[in-house]
Amino acid sequence: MGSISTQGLRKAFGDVQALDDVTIDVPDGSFFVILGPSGAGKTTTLRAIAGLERLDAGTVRLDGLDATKADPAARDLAMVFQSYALYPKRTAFDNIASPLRARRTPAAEITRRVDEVSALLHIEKLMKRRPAQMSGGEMQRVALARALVRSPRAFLMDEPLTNLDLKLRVEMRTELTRIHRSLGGTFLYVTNDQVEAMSMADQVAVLKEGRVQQVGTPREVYERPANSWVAAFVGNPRISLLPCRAEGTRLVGDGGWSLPRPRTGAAGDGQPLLLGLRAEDVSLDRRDAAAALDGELYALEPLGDRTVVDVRVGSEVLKVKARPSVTGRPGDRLTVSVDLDRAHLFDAGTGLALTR
Ligand SMILES: Nc1ncnc2c1ncn2[C@@H]1O[C@H](COP(=O)(O)OP(=O)(O)OP(=O)(O)O)[C@@H](O)[C@H]1O
Repeated sequence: MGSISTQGLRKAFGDVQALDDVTIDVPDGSFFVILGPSGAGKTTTLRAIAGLERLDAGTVRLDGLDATKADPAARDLAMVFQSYALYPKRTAFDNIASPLRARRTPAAEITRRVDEVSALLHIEKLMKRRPAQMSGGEMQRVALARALVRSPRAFLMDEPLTNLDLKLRVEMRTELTRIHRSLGGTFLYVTNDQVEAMSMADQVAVLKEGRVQQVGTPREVYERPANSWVAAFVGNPRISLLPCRAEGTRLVGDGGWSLPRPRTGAAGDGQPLLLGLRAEDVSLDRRDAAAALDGELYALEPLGDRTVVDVRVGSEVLKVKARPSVTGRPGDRLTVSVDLDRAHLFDAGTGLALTR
């Protein structure tokens, strides 16, 4: 068993409110990701769950039992940090074996477990090497193996892939998902990288300034963001947010453009809104003239498999996903057709999504 839940966690450092009512439910066996920018309170949440941070308020429950005041060791959680924290003088084998030795596990059992976990992480060949004889990626794998060698209640991982180069990071994302499937434990994983969150998580909690903005599957968070901040934080290229207001059956942009009003929730006439359009929900192939915006080419960003075209519409820039072969010069007139069924509307004041 390995469920974790927090209720109303609060923690201030001087006048910085690091955690401001953090409530999350991590189901047993899930891969749960806390996603947020630097300073959002991700590490503090993890440390609070591990018992390394004294809270101002709130409760931590492990498998349903109140563990708020429990000793860190009694919580039976394994942590993996961004820095590998390996013993420099010990071999990979001894590093990985250390949590088992600390628990007086019999030698034969240690060998069996270390062999098993090193096979899982494909690091069998490193067993006799010390950290100074390994690359960063290898050290990170050894650090992961050291956490995974035990069968704790849950694994807490604090941006473990941050120090790896891009290629290794991409590889390790797939590896971690595979390891999670084959081990079947609870993974609570912290990152500021939305691609990591989207590609690995069963569920994501999006955190900003110590507050949970939204919890959901990666798909829910991407397709139905709770507010304009989440919409902008998740997704690459970034969603375009165009200031506008509702006027009768139409949306009228601050820059003078106008579109039919999407079938979204109640917005009063004149209410300041943000129209959120993802790059894949707008197109340069004119399909529906009723929902089209006129603009001019501002910049092209070729990305190999596609090109992102920045189109200036009034005073805003709209990002449009286009074919890789698209060409043009700044200033060229363009018409962007909009898939209104996929458009997002937010209250410009509160940022909250107007639900469909
Ligand atoms: N020991 C501390 N003393 C003072 N302020 C702290 C301490 N630990 C964290 N903070 C502050 O609390 C806030 C949340 O920090 P935290 O490390 O939890 O953020 P984070 O989301 O993990 O960020 P990062 O992605 O940069 O690691 C930040 O403003 C940080 O400066």
